[in-house]
Amino acid sequence: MAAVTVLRVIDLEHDRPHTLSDLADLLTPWAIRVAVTLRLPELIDEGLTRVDELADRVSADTVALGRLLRLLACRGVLVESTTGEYALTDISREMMSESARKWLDLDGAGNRLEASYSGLLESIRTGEAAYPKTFGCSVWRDFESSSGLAESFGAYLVELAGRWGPELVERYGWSRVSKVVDVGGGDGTLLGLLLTAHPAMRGVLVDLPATTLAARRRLAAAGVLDRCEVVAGSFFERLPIGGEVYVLAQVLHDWPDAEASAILRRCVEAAGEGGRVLVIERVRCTGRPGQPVDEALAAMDLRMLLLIGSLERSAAQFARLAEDAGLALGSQAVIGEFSLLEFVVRASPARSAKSVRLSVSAGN
Ligand SMILES: C[S@@+](CC[C@H](N)C(=O)[O-])C[C@H]1O[C@@H](n2cnc3c(N)ncnc32)[C@H](O)[C@@H]1O
Repeated sequence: MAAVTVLRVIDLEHDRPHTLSDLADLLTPWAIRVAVTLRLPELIDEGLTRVDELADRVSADTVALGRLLRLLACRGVLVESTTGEYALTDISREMMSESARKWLDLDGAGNRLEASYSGLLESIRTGEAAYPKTFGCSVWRDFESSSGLAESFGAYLVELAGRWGPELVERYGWSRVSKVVDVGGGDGTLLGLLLTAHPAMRGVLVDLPATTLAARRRLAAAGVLDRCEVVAGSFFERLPIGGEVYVLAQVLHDWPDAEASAILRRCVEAAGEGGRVLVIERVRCTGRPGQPVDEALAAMDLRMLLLIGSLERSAAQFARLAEDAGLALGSQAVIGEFSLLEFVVRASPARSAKSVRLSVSAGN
């Protein structure tokens, strides 16, 4: 085997404190089980060190398998070289042992694993989401049909928005904005913050019906509901017009490129020329071999594949999607672990509307 330059070596004992979220995270155990099931450590040990060779041998989707290997490298189960080759660590050597195989092989007896992750092997082979196959419907349809699920997801979003919302309200030039449309605005946390900080501003929130009920409650509690329109509908349909700014916060990462493009085109169509679209997302680095990789984002990227068939994107990937939809990059800022990408509509609304008809109509 050719000598490789080690990109990441993680000393679990000294470099990585064991936090509760490290220990409670279910993704890595599933990834380890898939690797064991596909006998990846044995294949790497045999000299198949490149993603494409491995994908070929195990009949997997190369890109999806690469995402799996990257996460395993981030977790210290493998090491990835600057040339994109993989090598074993003590942990992956241990995964070749009889007892580990017995315990971790997905086909083996005795494995009882968290239900929504049980389709990861298929996700890795096909590059498609597992959740709808496990539960018979998309994540969003599932959330819509269960108030308990919607509520707990809402609570998670509130906590998350607390990490980027206040800074976004403070740092963006909102004083120029009289009407903002929060597309897929969730339970209204951001809109509540914005309208509270800007008493003359009006807002529109578009989301699925069950979520808009929670949004109404939150906006009423914030005392801003009288300046809001809460629209129960889909962002794959025509959006309300008249906003100077259309916000897409943590929405595009929920969708593969075709659907993400369709959502952007709906924003372009509604905003009209000169209108602005703000994309707030965690933005990953390029993902090329040798580039630094954010461990949490690598985990989220794989989780998005598993649950929705979507992905975390780099700034360049967002810019490409936006450009195709008729947007030009205006400005960029970092807000904690999130990025704010401001795009300006450059295409004519008529062209955008035509594009929408030609692409996806409903993604749920
Ligand atoms: C990850 S959450 C982001 C919520 C909010 N923007 C935030 O950052 O807290 C994605 C949102 O998209 C909404 N959503 C999913 N499919 C939708 C659709 N077809 N039309 C409108 N909203 C949708 C979900 O209900 C959810 O509130």
